Amino acid sequence: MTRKAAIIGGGVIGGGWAARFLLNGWDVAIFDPDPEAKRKIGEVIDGARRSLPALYDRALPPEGSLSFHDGLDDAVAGANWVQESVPERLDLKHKVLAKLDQAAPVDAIIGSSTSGFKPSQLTAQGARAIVAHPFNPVYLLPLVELVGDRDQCAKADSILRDIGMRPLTLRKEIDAHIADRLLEAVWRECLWLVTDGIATTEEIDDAIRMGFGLRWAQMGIFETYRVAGGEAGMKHFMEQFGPALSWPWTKLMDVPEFTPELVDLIATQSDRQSGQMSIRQLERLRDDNLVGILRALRRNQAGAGKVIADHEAGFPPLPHSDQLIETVHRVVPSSWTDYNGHMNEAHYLEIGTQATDRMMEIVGAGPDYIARGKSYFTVENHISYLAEAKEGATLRVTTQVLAGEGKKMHLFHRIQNGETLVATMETMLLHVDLDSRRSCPPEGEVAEALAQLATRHTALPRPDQAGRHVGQRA
Ligand SMILES: NC(=O)C1=CN([C@@H]2O[C@H](COP(=O)(O)OP(=O)(O)OC[C@H]3O[C@@H](n4cnc5c(N)ncnc54)[C@H](O)[C@@H]3O)[C@@H](O)[C@H]2O)C=CC1
Ligand SMILES: C[N+](C)(C)CC(=O)CC(=O)[O-]
Repeated sequence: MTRKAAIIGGGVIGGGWAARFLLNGWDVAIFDPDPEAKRKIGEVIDGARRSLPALYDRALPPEGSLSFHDGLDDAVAGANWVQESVPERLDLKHKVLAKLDQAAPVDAIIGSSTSGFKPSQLTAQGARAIVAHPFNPVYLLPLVELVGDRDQCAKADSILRDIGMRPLTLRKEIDAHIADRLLEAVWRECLWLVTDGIATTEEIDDAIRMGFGLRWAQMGIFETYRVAGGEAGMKHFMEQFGPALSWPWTKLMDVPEFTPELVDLIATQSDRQSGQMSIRQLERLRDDNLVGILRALRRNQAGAGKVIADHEAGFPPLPHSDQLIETVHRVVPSSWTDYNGHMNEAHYLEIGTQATDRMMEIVGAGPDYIARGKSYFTVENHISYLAEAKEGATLRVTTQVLAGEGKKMHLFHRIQNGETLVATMETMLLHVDLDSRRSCPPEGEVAEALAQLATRHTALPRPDQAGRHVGQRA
């Protein structure tokens, strides 16, 4: 089914929304009067293309189509989702939302990216809209705060989960929703620390990134403080640090005056800190680091990492084709490439291992079977590197069972980029009892499923590379 998102205002946030929808298979139509919009959005989408697929072990759906429009009416025609991301001015939001209300299909969700306005303010002149407040970069960070009409928010929740996001619906509307209230409090305190000459912008950033910032990504604040209470837990933590809340640790109630001197001071310090890098270079660095953090969180099914794992679990099953089984379909992330500008040899093993894991699931030796105490161990791998694979290439692995009798599972993985065979990996596995750590025959159902596949696959031509040793010519 084709789904279309209309993005009204394609700056930092609108560009991020466009990338999030597009890379999840939606058609995206953009209206932004800025003559530079196409170039700027193109750069944001390029950044998303090199980072978002790296979060997944499976390929995202094929990209939708991207179009730019001279008028708002044209952009929203036939849209299922309309996202307003114009500058944060209430008069402008009212003007744009009134037009959207008229032009958008009646069943389209109209979301506003507003960081601070409440839905009652946005809809005060009669236009329909909910708040759908995302976080920068929208294509990588899952959180979206939803505020407004319950039914619309529920519908929005389901759509946003489908594009890999984590909607958080607010119980009540409030200025600046939840997250920006927290950010504002920290931001205000940071400005005081600079104004009062206590710390520079860089020292404050170090105070965050070398310490509590690392904890917040995985545990938030309450869980972090629970752990900080030691064995006595949260209650002890509250008793110990509660009194400090009324000591003069913060100046949160006051805002430092934004004098030209303060603005200059902060801008100069910030230039000294990061001015040697362009914004695009900083974005690239930020995205690479976010991918690394999110991948680590995903391994432990923690926080935003679980959102990604859950999203991927909903992808449609891989098709069986060529009589062989498609075991992997994924994009080469930039983090897999090396100093030679192509996929590093170690990741051929990684992709082959993913194919083996998938084959174990297919024969019934997946996570449940392993939890019962049986599994397969790899005893030998042979990889033949046949062609280069570059960042962004979509690789497809098909697996042939060469033998599957007794304790042995003998597999042959073909790793292809389109029609090009980029590598093969031959793998021998032995079935083991995880208690005794000794090999043993698989349980009946696994043995049978494997034997059936082996019978089907040994009727197919045996791969040329099977049984190769190092140094043998192709
Ligand atoms: N920048 C951030 O970190 C975040 C911003 N937001 C919210 O997103 C919204 C947009 O902010 P940014 O993307 O940062 O601003 P921006 O200044 O980067 O982009 C705004 C875009 O809107 C376009 N525009 C202006 N008038 C328009 C109109 N009448 N119709 C269509 N397009 C129009 C401009 O040409 C510009 O490209 C604001 O409501 C902001 O509060 C939300 C989350 C984070
Ligand atoms: C600064 N800001 C208020 C626009 C920030 C946000 O709204 C969310 C974010 O991405 O930090």
